[in-house]
Order: sequence, then C-alpha cells, then structure tokens
Amino acid sequence: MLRHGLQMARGLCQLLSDKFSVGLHRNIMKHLLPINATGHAWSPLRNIRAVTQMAPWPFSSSQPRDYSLPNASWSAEMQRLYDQYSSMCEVETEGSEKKKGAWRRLPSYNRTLKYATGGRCLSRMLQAKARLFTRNIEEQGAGFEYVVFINKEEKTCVCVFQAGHLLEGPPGHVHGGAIATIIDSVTGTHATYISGPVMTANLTINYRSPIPLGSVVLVHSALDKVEGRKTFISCQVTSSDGAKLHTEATGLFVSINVSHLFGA
Ligand SMILES: CCCCCCCCCCCC(=O)SCCNC(=O)CCNC(=O)[C@H](O)C(C)(C)COP(=O)(O)OP(=O)(O)OC[C@H]1O[C@@H](n2cnc3c(N)ncnc32)[C@H](O)[C@@H]1OP(=O)(O)O
Repeated sequence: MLRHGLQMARGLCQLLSDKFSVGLHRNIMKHLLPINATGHAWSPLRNIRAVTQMAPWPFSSSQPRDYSLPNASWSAEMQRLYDQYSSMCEVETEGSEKKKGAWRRLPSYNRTLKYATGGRCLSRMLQAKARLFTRNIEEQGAGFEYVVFINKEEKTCVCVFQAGHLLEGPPGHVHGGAIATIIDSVTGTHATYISGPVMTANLTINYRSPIPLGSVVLVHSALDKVEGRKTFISCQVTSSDGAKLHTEATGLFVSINVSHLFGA
C-alpha cells in the first residue's frame, strides 16, 4: 500500500512538473500551483516538488504507437496532405542541428500518460482502462484517422482528418457528434499549445454542409485572443482543397490547475 502510494506520488509529480514531448507545458507549474491568500503556493505535493525537478519527462523508449503516422487505411489524398505539411515541418539534420520550419507535427497516443516516464504505474492506478476517445478503435481507418500540425509562427493549427465508416450519422455521412469531437480535439490541443492545461468551457458549432464518410477534410484552427484564463479559438472544417465549407465553430477554453482534474 505504502509502496503504491509512493509510486503514485512520484508518477504524479513527474506528470505535473515536466514537459510533454510535444513541448506544450513549459508553464505547467504555474498552472498547477495556485497561490493562497498568504501568497504561498498551495499543493499537497509541495514537499516532493524538489524530487520532480531532477526528472525529465521524455516519452519512454518503448516505442508507443503514434496514431498520427500514416497507415494502410490512409487514402492517397490523406497521404498527399500529410506529405505536404510534413515537408514544411522542422527537421533534425545531421549533428542534430535543427533546420527551421514553421510547422510541427504533434504525435498522438491512445493514452499519453502511459507512455510518459513515470506515468506507466500511474496509468494503471488512474482509470486503467481509459483511452483517448478519438484513438480507441483498433481497426485502422474505421474511426478517426487524423494528424495535427501546429504552425508555431502564425499560431495556427491544421488537422488532416479522414472519417471512417464507424462515424456514420446521416446515411453515408459523418455524425455531427463525431465532427464536434474532432473539432474539440483539434481546438483543445491548439489551446493547450498556446495556454497550457485547459478545459473546453464552450463550443459553438454551425454545420454548413455534410461530410461524406471516407472523405478527407481539413480542420483549420486559429487563435482569436487570450484574455486572462480564457483562450478563444475559431475553427473551420473544409474540403481538402479548401473550396467547400463544411463546418464552422468557436471555442472557449479556460485554463485550469491540473488539480482540477482530481476534483480539487
Ligand atoms: C497534449 C495535449 C493533448 C490533448 C489531446 C486531447 C485533446 C482533447 C480536448 C478535449 C477537451 C475537452 O473536451 S474538455 C471536457 C469538456 N469540458 C468540461 O468537462 C469542462 C467542465 N467545466 C469546468 O470544469 C469548469 O466550468 C471550467 C474549468 C470550464 C471553468 O471553471 P472555473 O475554473 O471555476 O472558472 P470560472 O471562474 O467558472 O470561469 C472562468 C472565466 O471563464 C468564463 N466562463 C466559464 N465558462 C464559460 C462558458 N461556458 N461560457 C462563457 N464563459 C465562461 C467565466 O465567466 C470566467 O470569465 P471572467 O469572469 O474571468 O471574465
């Protein structure tokens, strides 16, 4: 019991204090530790905080499956768009010197926590069967096939999304809830990139034209403004050539302390 408690505390510390591999959480500690009336950071984890500063949090070398990489289910159009955005991404060159590129592909796992150093034990103890909603269909191509790219200079985001046959709503077309899901995921990821840990407070969606099942669409996400804890994002889902507007949305994301996720 005590051993499990210590393991959990250590895993939690690493989770809360270090960076995601996608580099989203430079500011995580400031979000994590609320300041009380006396001006001191409050945290039940305060006493073990020093330990966490020793431990970097790269993903483990056990080669977790990155769901945003191409697979056999991808259509030629999906692959073409993946190649197009990948060609504009930063790349590691020889001597690990980075060639500058404005875009960055974000990896995507079905349970990020499981693949973080120190997170394996924690992932067993916290809702062990939990999986990311968009990444829990095993059959390739049946559900959400998508890859997210961030433009670090323009602070925009693009997702290439191929909707599989299990996402049907109206016959032959994508379910509105599935469209909302991909929009929430992309804009939520975008807001996290901008502001650190957030939760969706409001998502307003206008469905303009149906999305055929199996087609490839682009989800464009743009930062409107940041006001204190509030990050406002707008989003458009278009055909892959950009000619047809399928869906428009706006989202409000509120910054949270990670303790919010634990009921604090
Ligand atoms: C690596 C990454 C991979 C990530 C890959 C995965 C990405 C998936 C992303 C999925 C994201 C989700 O679906 S998240 C799940 C769905 N969302 C939720 O379950 C959230 C449930 N709601 C909440 O927990 C809470 O209401 C919060 C956290 C949103 C806000 O609560 P709070 O922290 O107490 O803040 P509160 O004081 O109420 O509000 C702060 C400010 O926001 C405003 N505000 C709050 N809610 C609203 C609202 N609905 N509409 C307008 N304004 C609002 C308030 O007026 C206030 O403005 P002012 O007075 O300061 O001006």
